[in-house]
Amino acid sequence: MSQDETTTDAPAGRAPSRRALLGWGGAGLALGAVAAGGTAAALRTGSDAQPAGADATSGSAVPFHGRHQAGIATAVQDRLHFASFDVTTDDRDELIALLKDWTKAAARMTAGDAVGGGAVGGPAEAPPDDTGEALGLPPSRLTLTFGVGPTLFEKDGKDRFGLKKRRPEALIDLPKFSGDNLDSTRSGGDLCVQACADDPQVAVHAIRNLARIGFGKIAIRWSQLGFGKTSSTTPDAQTPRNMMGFKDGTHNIAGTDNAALDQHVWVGEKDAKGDERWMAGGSYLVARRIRMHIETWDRTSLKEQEDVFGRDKAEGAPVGRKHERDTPHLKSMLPTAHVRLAHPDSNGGVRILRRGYSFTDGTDGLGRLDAGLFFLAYQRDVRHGFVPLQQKLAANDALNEYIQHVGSAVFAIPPGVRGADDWWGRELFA
Ligand SMILES: C=CC1=C(C)c2cc3[nH]c(cc4nc(cc5[nH]c(cc1n2)c(C)c5CCC(=O)O)C(CCC(=O)O)=C4C)c(C)c3C=C
Ligand SMILES: [Fe+2]
Repeated sequence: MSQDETTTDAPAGRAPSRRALLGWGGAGLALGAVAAGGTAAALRTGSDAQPAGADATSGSAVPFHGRHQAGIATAVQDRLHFASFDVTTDDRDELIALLKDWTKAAARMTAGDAVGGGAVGGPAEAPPDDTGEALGLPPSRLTLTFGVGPTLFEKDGKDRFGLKKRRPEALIDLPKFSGDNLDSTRSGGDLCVQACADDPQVAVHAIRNLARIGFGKIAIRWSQLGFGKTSSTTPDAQTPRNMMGFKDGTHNIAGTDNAALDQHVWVGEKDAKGDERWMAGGSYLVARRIRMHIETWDRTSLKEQEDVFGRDKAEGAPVGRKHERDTPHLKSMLPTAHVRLAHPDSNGGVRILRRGYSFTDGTDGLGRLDAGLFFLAYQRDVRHGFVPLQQKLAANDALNEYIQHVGSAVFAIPPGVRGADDWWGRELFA
């Protein structure tokens, strides 16, 4: 498939787009989103223009272009398909062409349109540009968030794409933490795409089509499906529960809290100097596949479960308090309680934006669920965010008896795509 075939808009009379197939039904959904209170968000154009607090109707589209990539501060969608890719080509120009093609396809899919010339209506002799399983589905708040891993800059001592000097200092190789049992086939990666949507079919379709566009240049290294978001960037909405039955995401950074986002999540102009300038407005992502020993947890008393977190199971209130959002009194919790250890007051003010999902990937052959938390955390600098937090949790957390980290990756997340001529990673390759 040539670049033109994969990226150009459908010519008149060719394939109908997903939006066109939705017809007036789709228009009705969009209007519904506006009428339901999303007016301001719908009229703005940046990806950070639909903050987490904005009304987020599940069928609507999240703007793709903006200063920051969507899918970070954006209100958390219900489903995830996360993919990590190995770059298989050695050719820098081929990689750049792929990123341009990806960006065009991502802009279309997040708007609810089919890739390239669409899934139907094209020449009968050629495979269609789009695989088709999202035809007729609304945009479903699809966001596609793109990142680059440490091995894109240097692998086995080789500066593969002339990017070595551009590697940000904050993009470290994560240290080994106590208790880690990492599977290399579920870890690392040169590139990543986080697809979040309210419909799993829309998220899966997006990753599948990006992988297809990249055939011969990239290969999926590992991927993770997620359901049941385990964090919230919308404090006004009901906090979701994780697979352990506890409310998860109560004290997270809200997508509307610009001061906290600037302080803890976005890479600032001052952070990104010289060869790192391309990261201004971006962020750093740590992904950890954390398996839960669900069967052991399910045999643990309610008292012990609550002690492990330092919050009660029903309301999510901190120990000794009544309501979920009451200020915790950390000293009332056990010294090993997860919340006491992870709270900013125990860590010199460190905060991260959590955006993880539950997973259940069948059973492990020993009759145990392969289930847990696919932990995703965004931060301004991994060295001052995830690393010190995880060092402390790995050493002291009572939760460790019930979990094990089995996959790990870290990615630099470039700033947002500014407009139709911009593309994922443009400033990195400039
Ligand atoms: C290194 C960072 C963290 C890892 C890894 C982690 C794993 C993990 N967490 C839960 C469940 C909960 N976590 C909660 C709070 C919480 N967790 C972290 C960090 C990590 N968690 C932070 C920074 C916080 C916020 C602490 C605070 O400021 O109060 C909670 C309580 C509710 C909430 O605020 O979200 C739960 C529940 C699991 C199950 C897990 C690994 C599987
Ligand atoms: Fe946690």
